[in-house]
Amino acid sequence: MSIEELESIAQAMVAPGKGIIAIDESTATIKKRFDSVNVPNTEENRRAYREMLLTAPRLGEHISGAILYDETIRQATKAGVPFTKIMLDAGILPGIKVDIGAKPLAGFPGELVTEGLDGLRERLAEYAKLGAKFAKWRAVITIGEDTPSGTCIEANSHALARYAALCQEAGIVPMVEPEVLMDGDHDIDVCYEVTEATLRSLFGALYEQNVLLEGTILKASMVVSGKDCADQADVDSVAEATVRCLKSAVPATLPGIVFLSGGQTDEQATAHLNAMNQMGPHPWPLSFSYGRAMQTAALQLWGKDMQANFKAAQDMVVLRAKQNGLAALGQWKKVA
Ligand SMILES: O=P(O)(O)OC[C@H]1O[C@](O)(COP(=O)(O)O)[C@@H](O)[C@@H]1O
Repeated sequence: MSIEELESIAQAMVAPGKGIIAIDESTATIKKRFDSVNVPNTEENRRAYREMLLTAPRLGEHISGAILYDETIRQATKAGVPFTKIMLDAGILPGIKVDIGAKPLAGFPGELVTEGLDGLRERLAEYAKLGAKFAKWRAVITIGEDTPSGTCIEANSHALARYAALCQEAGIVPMVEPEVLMDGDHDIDVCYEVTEATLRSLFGALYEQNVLLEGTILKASMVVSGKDCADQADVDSVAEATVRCLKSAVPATLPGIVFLSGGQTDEQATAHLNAMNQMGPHPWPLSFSYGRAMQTAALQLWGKDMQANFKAAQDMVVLRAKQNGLAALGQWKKVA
């Protein structure tokens, strides 16, 4: 695949008014989501749930791509149509999560490093054959009394950069995700400092590993107050701090930035994205790659009655796509 092809995939991922739906929950994470609505975590339920999401009518109007899990990219609808075909027909690019999870970083209690580099070249070649156009790798940075350490940030950046280089070699656009967790009672200024240091380290590592920024997408966490902080920053403060942080650390050559929702409510995730885009124009399109903030409302409906609420759940995910698509243009309006 040529450099131009990588660039055009990256640009399509952040086309105006479009974003990504993250449905790449690992089996352990989807169990937590299913538990919340009392759905047994069986392979058939995972398949049926993701069929409901991916076949939602006109989902492609506001969704440019969907991130799948290894199990999901191999699955098909009940009628036997591969999910990747359903997606391509709907104009939705197939993406794949390729990390194998965040594991304890030896020697650094409470900190994590993401694994999955061993054998990644071979796995990427297989995913490319299965139709994946982009991939995702999530690093986790934890804010605590003495964390994050420089070692943790650097180890994660190095892994993200090596993953990104392997993706481009395989003709797959890397989505690099260094998530600074919202957990903790720290204030927004601490989140800003940690996020800025993390992003600067990441872009340094991408440069060292010869990663083509024009064919890379950043999946970022927003600069927010810790979940347990008494002083919760408002929507405009979050938007202003996030944009300032990104401008100080992310090269303008990057084709786009998408956000994770990280435990924000649906409305917060949409309002924050909208406020940032109202402050534009920015050097890059700012859009979404939400998991929970795209799915929670639909999952609740589907979990209550998979058959009777099938259509209502699909309408709900399409509505969330539309709202976030408007927020990606700075045109969302809060319903009073
Ligand atoms: O821990 P896992 O199973 O890899 O999942 C992490 C999840 O976090 C995300 O990166 C972001 O999801 P949220 O928007 O819900 O925070 C998803 O893409 C992914 O499903």
